[in-house]
Amino acid sequence: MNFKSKLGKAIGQAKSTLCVGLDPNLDLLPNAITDKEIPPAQQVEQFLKTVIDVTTEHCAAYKPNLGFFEALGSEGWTTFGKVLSHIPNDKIVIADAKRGDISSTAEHYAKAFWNRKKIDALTLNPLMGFETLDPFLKESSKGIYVLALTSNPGAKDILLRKLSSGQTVSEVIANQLKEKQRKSDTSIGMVVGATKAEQLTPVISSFPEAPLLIPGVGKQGGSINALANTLENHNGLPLINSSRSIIYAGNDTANWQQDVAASAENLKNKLAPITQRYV
Ligand SMILES: O=C(O)c1cc(=O)[nH]c(=O)n1[C@@H]1O[C@H](COP(=O)(O)O)[C@@H](O)[C@H]1O
Repeated sequence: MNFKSKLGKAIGQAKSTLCVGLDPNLDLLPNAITDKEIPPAQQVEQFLKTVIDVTTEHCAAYKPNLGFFEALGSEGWTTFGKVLSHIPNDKIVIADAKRGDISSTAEHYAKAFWNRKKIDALTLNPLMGFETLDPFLKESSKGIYVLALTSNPGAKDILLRKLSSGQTVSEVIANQLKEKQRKSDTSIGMVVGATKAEQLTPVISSFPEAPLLIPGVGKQGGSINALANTLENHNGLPLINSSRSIIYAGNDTANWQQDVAASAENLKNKLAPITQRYV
């Protein structure tokens, strides 16, 4: 099945555009997990497997961020693999690694991620130029999400800069990705921040059929109403990610699992005005 079909199916089955971000920070794990005398990597594994179990009915996708796994040292990739295998097969799995390098290196990144069957998509950084994406564009069952207008304050340093053409760098990226998609069977999508809803229109309208990965709601304060307005005329399927506001919703309580589930359900419901346009 190609990536876009699987994405549409995942959103349709869960009736949700929610993507749960798996960002395991050892300092924020629930007390009920850290109280156990087991090594950190095992704490992360237990924590995330439970998070997956209690959120799965509310989301279409999971986005493990590699930084948090790599910080666990040599155990990190093993834990990443164990967490991946716990994710139900009908969910979209986006490895958030933000890779981007010269082609001979990128080929190895592509191998590292695409060899893992469970990974459907990968985040990529286009700063080194658009040919660096090519090694990732050889598999129709996979998708890439390329940083186009990020959620952080520093998006203004480069991405929101206006060029002499009058376009921002973000718009140039969107236009180039649209061109690339015409020649590729691998799905090309964009990462756009919910915190930038007001500035998103020219970016997403440059590539209206792009699947979107949208972080920035929850702890970063992006407005769902503003996002819903901005997405009104967008054709590509969106996934709206939240990490901390869901997975750490219950870290001080004995029944932390219920708080995590409730937080995911609550965000799924808040996203309903967006989701209902696509299901
Ligand atoms: O590529 C990303 O997912 C990403 C892009 C971006 O512009 N902003 C952004 O926050 N992210 C990631 O999305 C997640 C957001 O986490 P929360 O702020 O806890 O919801 C983190 O894993 C970030 O690395």
